[in-house]
Amino acid sequence: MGILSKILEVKRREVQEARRREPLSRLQRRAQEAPPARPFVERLSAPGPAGANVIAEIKRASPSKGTIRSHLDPPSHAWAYQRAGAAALSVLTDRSFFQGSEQDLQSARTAVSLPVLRKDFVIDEYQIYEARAMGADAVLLIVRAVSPSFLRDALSLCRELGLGALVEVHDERELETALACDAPLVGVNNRDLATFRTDIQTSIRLKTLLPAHTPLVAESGIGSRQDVETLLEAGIFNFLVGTSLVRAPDPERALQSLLGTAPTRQGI
Ligand SMILES: O=P(O)(O)OC[C@@H](O)[C@@H](O)c1c[nH]c2ccccc12
Repeated sequence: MGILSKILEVKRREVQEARRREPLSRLQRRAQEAPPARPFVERLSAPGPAGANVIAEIKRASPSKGTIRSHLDPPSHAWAYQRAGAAALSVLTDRSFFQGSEQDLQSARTAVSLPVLRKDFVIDEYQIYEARAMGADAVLLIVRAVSPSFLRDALSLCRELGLGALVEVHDERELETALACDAPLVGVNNRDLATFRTDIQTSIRLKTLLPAHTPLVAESGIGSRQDVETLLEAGIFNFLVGTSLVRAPDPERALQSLLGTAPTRQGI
C-alpha cells in the first residue's frame, strides 16, 4: 500500500473520532465565530515586491524525511518568516505522520499577520469547518486524495466560508481535474509520493498547461536561490517551501536568500 492510501485510511478514522467528540453542528458554530479569514489566494495572484512569493512552511517531520527539526517553536519560526518577507504560512496539522497539530497552526497564526494555510489531508467537509474554526485562512485540497465531486463540493464550501483553497496536483490528469473543478489556485507538488523524489521540472511542465489567470504554486524540493530563479524564468512566482527553511540554522536569513533579498556583506 502506498503512503498516501495509508495516510488516508488513518485520516478517515481520525475524522470519525473527531465527529464523535464534537458534532458537526457545534463545530459549524465555532467556525462562524472564528476571526475573519485573511486573504490568501489574492495574496498570490501577482508577484510581491521581491518578485517571488514564498509560502513558508512549519513542519516538524514527514514520512519521507523523518524528523526535520526537533524542538521547533512555531511562533518563532512564523515571526522569522514574516520578518524575511514571506507571503503566507503553511502549517502541518496532521499528527500521525507529520507530528503537527491544531495548536501549531494557532500559535503560529497568532504571532504574525500573514494568512495561514492548513496543511493536512482533507477528505471530509468536517475538516474544512475544523480549519475555519481553528483560524486557518486556507486549506490544501489534494486531487489524488479525493473524488472530483468531493473536490467540487469542497471548493464551494470554502467559498461559502471565505476560506482560500490550494488545489494540489502532480500530473497532467490531476491538473485537468483541478481546472474542471474551477480551482482558484493550483499547487504542483514536485514530490512524487510513490518514490519521494522531487523534481522541479514537474512544475515547469505543468505550468505550460495552465490558463494565464490561474496562479500556480510550485511545491516541494525548493532549496536554493538557483531553484527559485529556474522557476521564475518559467513564469512561476509562487513557491511553497518547507524542509530547507525549517532546517536552516537561521530561517529568516534562509528565506531572504531564496527571495534574493539577503543583505550582502560590504566593505570586506
Ligand atoms: O519540505 P519541502 O520539500 O520544501 O516541501 C514543502 C511542501 O511542498 C510539502 O510539505 C508538501 C506538499 N504537499 C503536501 C501534502 C501533504 C503534506 C506535505 C506536503
